[in-house]
Amino acid sequence: MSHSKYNNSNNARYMPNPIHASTPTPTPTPTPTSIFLKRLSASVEEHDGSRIVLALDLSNDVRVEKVCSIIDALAGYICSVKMNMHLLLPLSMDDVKYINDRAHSHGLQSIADIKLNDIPSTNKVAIDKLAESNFDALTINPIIGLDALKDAIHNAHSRGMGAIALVYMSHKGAESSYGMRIKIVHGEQEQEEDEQQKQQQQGGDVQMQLQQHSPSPSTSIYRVFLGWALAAGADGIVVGATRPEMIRECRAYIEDAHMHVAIFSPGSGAQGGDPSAALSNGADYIIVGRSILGADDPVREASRLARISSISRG
Ligand SMILES: O=c1ccn([C@@H]2O[C@H](COP(=O)(O)O)[C@@H](O)[C@H]2O)c(=O)[nH]1
Repeated sequence: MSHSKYNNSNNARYMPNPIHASTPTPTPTPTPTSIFLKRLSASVEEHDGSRIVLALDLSNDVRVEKVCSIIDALAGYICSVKMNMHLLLPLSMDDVKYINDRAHSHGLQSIADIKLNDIPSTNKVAIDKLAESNFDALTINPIIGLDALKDAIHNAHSRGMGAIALVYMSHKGAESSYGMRIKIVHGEQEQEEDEQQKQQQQGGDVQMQLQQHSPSPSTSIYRVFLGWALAAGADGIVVGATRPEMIRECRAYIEDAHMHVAIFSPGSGAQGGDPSAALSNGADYIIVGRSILGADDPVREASRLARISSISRG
């Protein structure tokens, strides 16, 4: 398949990497666009092409009326709102549902950015509660493992919600975990390596044995998360706008897999990322909080970003 502007074949940093062979491979047939992504696209259409997801990150004075007045004022320039602990901790479920209903009244989607990260039975309860609060999608941390990720995404879909998996977070220092290099070991090789370790501890001559083995494939954790997100049927992934080269790599991989998975990029403005660069490297949606909410004129700033997002994606 030829891959539009995101193809990374000229980019020395991008190469088919071993982890993709060792994680479940996504099916090569194009997947249909998910129900959540269809709703989100409809919202983009309805809001003049804006691909801005507004992070409702209020710190002080967290009142439902205040949140709703922000939504009312900015609804024309965004396609979705997003709530995280800023609102979910201080407010009640009824309050949150009321806010979601207000967002829906403007044709907006609403994402619960909870970065779900627990055992499957607890995850299911959380997803049920979010669905009862009328959220359209939630974020999930793939560190829970492929099976738990599949389970959570299945539960979200069965409640009509989309699921967005973290692949590479935006904040400074995220590279210490998401960029961590890891070595993949499987089955027999794993046992052999355990054995080598034991012998090493017992003072055995392991050097000889190590030389007999070809090196294990190594990769970075974010690539594992990307492979898992696609294999588990995620509707979207989060890749920080602070890391345009990662966005480009993820976009190329998604296109290679013939899948419809949206890239959500937080981290522009206050965290230093450039929304235009994120979009031109393959992001579909830009998540913005402080640079709109903290602006002297939030409507003007939202309108400016909305224009950038509609032009950059075309
Ligand atoms: O990697 C991530 C994942 C989530 N976020 C969230 O997005 C917004 C960004 O807010 P700004 O004020 O525009 O920096 C916020 O709600 C984060 O919790 C993220 O920044 N990075």
